[in-house]
Amino acid sequence: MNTGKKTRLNRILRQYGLGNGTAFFLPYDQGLEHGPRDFAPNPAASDPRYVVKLAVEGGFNGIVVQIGLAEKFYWDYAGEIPLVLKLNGKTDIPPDARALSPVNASVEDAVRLGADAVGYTLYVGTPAQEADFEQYRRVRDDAHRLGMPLIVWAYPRGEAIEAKGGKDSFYAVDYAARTASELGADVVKVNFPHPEKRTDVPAAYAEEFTSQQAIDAVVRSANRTLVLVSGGTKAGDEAMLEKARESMEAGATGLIFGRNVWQREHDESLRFVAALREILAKYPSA
Ligand SMILES: O=C[C@H](O)COP(=O)(O)O
Repeated sequence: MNTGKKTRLNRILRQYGLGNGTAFFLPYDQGLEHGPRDFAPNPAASDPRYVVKLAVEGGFNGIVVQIGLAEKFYWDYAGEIPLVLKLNGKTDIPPDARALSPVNASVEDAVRLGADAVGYTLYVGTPAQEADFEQYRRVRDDAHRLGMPLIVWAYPRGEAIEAKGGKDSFYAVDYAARTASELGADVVKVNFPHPEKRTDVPAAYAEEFTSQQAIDAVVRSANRTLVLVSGGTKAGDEAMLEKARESMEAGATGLIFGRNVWQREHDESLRFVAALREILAKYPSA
């Protein structure tokens, strides 16, 4: 890792959030990825100003947005919370079985906007994988040249994945974590693995594993690439807190929870964030 990357990552992990080496990011690109339907549970969250302010109030390590929102809404809070500029993205029309997420912004844009990291969605296992790897390589080279940490959203997708346990099976998540590591990600964002989803998976994943064993293995597969565990669709608090605990116990660097945070009314969001911060506080890293 070069000096620019190390400096920016240290800023994110040591000067924001709990400042103890853990990370808690607020992703806010669902308006592109899923559409405005995601704002129905809490219409206030359709306003980017509301969500950026929430990220600052919640003491997050960073907010993740696409370039349009970064240009128009990060300004008011510039320097108060790190910006992660998402460089690619797609709508869910049509659904993503053959997905390639096109790049719509550059690492130079991220530098210009004062970002501390960039994000790239890599769909592992789709028919478009080859083109995706090529597109990703250009982003990775730029990120390296400009000293910008690269966070890879390592998302298993497509029919071949669906035929083997699905996108959040232990097999698929573990493979995606390893792929991001092999392809030079500094940080990888993974779904929490579900070992019970094991239809037609390779023998190594066909036994009964606990969720703790599965996330332990995923973090090992990422090796020196830092791991962030994603939130996913809104679920009950206890289930989410348990997912957070198991992830941190496994050695993950942190969490990246979006809908589970901002699809609630303001004070409820902050209450939930406080409960997650209590967990992160127990896992300082050197
Ligand atoms: O890019 C998509 C978001 O990272 C998803 O976050 P979420 O599943 O916690 O809403």
